[in-house]
Amino acid sequence: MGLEVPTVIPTIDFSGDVCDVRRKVLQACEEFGCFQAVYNERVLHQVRGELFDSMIELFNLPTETKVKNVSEKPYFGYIGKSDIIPLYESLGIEHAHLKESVQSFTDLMWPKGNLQFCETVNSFIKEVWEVEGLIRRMIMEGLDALDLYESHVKSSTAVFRVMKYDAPLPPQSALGLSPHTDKNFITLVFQDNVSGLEVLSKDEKTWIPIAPSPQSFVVFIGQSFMAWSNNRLHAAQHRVMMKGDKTRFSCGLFSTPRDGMLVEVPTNLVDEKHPLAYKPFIFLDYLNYFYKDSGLKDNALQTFAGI
Ligand SMILES: O=C(O)CCC(=O)C(=O)O
Ligand SMILES: [Fe+2]
Repeated sequence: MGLEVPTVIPTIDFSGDVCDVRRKVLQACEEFGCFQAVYNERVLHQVRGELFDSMIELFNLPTETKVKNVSEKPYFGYIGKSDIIPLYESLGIEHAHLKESVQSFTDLMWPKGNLQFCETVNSFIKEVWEVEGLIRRMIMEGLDALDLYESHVKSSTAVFRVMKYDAPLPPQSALGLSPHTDKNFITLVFQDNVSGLEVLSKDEKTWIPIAPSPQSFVVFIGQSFMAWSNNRLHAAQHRVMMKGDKTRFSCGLFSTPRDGMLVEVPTNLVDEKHPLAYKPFIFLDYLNYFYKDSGLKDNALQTFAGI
């Protein structure tokens, strides 16, 4: 009998018993580095629909407006139709949990104002940032590090990205987003109604598709959380492959270490079975290393901070 090959990622219903949910969340983050969360909450459900509607208006703005979304950090501002991933376009809001950040972004895109966009994005992020906190808390509690939760949250910020993928025109490649591992702590990805997201199994043999569903979103562990957990959590590679002829929209909230913050393994996560795997590192230094010096290598975290 061969080893069982996973063909789906775990689906966790958040309306279940809290201890049971916590156990499943931790297990999924250790074994897959990701899971599909069923979170059937009315407000989130409604505002999610409004958000996807307003994204169309945003992407319809002229390119010369969208390129004003700049950041000194790599991969934080506007990215449009590059040679490597020509189907992909995206914009980002830093410190997105602060209303003034969403307001500045809105003012930049619509100098005459767009109250509805601003309010929709703010309500969506408020809901999602709360859920991120809930999930982070569960994971930290599961790792017996709940006492560090408050300081962990204080040392992080929220980055929000909206993404659009054009359908490929044959013979154009179907690659929407190249395989990558997120660099931050935790990512919550919301897919509208077109599939394409795939995650690589831990044995790196199978790309597992993650179907969109209006009641659920996808949670990924990023490399900063994997490093912080001393490799107890897995950070999975994922990519977007476009099928069919429909444009795909998605968005993600990325909890990310604040500027200047050290990612450091807590002492109680180091023991004989788990010897210290990473030196403390500053997130932004790693980001710059990855995008500028490493040649975007998969093992960049290991060469940058690995022991
Ligand atoms: O569009 C998606 O579904 C995934 C996006 C993603 O993986 C990312 O932005 O890091
Ligand atoms: Fe990602």
